[in-house]
Amino acid sequence: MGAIRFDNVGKVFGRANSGFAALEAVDLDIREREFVAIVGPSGCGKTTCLRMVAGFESVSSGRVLVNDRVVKAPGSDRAVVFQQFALFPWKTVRQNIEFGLRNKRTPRDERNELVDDVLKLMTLESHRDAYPHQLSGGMQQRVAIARAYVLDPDVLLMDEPFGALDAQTRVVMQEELVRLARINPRTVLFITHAVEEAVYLADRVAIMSRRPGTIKEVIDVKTVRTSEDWDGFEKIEDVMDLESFVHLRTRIWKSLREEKVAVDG
Ligand SMILES: Nc1ncnc2c1ncn2[C@@H]1O[C@H](COP(=O)(O)OP(=O)(O)OP(=O)(O)O)[C@@H](O)[C@H]1O
Repeated sequence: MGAIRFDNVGKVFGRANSGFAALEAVDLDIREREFVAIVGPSGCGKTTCLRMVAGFESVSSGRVLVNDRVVKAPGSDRAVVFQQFALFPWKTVRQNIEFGLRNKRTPRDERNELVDDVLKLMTLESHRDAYPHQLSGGMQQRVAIARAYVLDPDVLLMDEPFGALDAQTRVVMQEELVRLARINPRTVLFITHAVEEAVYLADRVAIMSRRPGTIKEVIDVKTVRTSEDWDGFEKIEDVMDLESFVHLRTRIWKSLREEKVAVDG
């Protein structure tokens, strides 16, 4: 479960005929349990795409489907992790993680078991009773990811989830996400500005063009990763100098650079 499809999607903000075209003819198919990262110049519409899948934003034309159903509103089959951690400050780590399960009316025993499992998976057990303000940024984002994971959504939507973290914490979280993706693969739509992060995490990287945004190119990372044998739990520093990694990174860079040149030049 969890396939996402953008079918000729357009978005105009403001009035239909005098508004501002943010997206045009966006086509993208994300398979079940596939991890797709979207990169693109600032303002090209990455977040808008993600918000459409989440059901927070309507489409102006075309369709967005999840599991072959047109998205009309938010739903428990999709969970979102934002750059800002958005935890409840008055709730402990455990209560924050438990919140969505309570909303879903999951019975207490099952809820406890699920929360215990995810606390362990995300190595948060020793912080279970802490409040968000007592945690570092990285730890808070780990709680936000745990909170999404515990709901076992078909689709995980991540909008620059590591954008607010310092460089070292960011690397730890990237490795953590690779570990989760290998142990318990989900369908993930991940937005980032960081090309290296996209190549390290994603099965495919979709490159968007500048405004009005469209999918310009999709790069298959997984085939390269599997054939070059870096599809396990490798640390980012162990892969980022490999020729195959550098090649993919450079290819994406060049494609993004063309977009920038198109804007500036
Ligand atoms: N609610 C809105 N009303 C009007 N314009 C909007 C609205 N939301 C987004 N936009 C505009 O649509 C364009 C795409 O925005 P979006 O946030 O999706 O881009 P992005 O690629 O995620 O940008 P960034 O990389 O800078 O976060 C931008 O020009 C933005 O200003």
